[in-house]
Amino acid sequence: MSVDRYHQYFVISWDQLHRDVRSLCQQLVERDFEGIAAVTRGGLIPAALIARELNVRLIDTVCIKSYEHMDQGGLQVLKGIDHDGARWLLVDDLVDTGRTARAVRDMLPRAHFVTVYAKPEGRPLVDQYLVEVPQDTWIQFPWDMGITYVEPLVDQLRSQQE
Ligand SMILES: O=P(O)(O)OC[C@H]1O[C@H](OP(=O)(O)OP(=O)(O)O)[C@H](O)[C@@H]1O
Ligand SMILES: Nc1nc2[nH]cnc2c(=O)[nH]1
Ligand SMILES: [Mg+2]
Repeated sequence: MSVDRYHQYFVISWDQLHRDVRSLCQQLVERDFEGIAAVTRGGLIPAALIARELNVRLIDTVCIKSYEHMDQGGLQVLKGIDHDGARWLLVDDLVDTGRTARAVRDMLPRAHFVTVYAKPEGRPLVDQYLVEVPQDTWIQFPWDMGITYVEPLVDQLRSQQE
């Protein structure tokens, strides 16, 4: 891992992500949202799944660039939204240090802000989340992974011995 503060991985499959988002929706289904704002890019897929469960058709984006893989750089807002978020659901995949969350909260102070995963530092900045993940853990999302061939153990052992 390239950054000192991450010491383990939490790997999430497409199936797990879908189940987690559906569980989060159980806590949102009785609320009435005018629209959903996704924090790009990580919030886009959870936002699409939530929109389907809650039957919301009005979707907007807040476009932010912050991390280059595990390295957090300066936060750049590429596109905002011109209202305060009243009766809107704001969605991101995760909150980690909370820097991104703080920026989007300032832009949409009245939105109901949810993430699927939350680490302790950023957790107080969201209204709701589903799964808590330790601060030293890097969450590996399915869109950043691929299925690859794994050598049988006997062959791995043989090549180590050669
Ligand atoms: O709480 P923080 O420390 O600010 O980190 C959380 C943010 O980091 C990731 O986005 P990233 O900047 O990697 O961009 P992406 O969504 O385009 O992948 C994630 O999707 C959150 O938006
Ligand atoms: N994929 C991913 N992006 C992040 N951005 C900030 N923290 C994380 C994390 O744990 N996983
Ligand atoms: Mg993001």
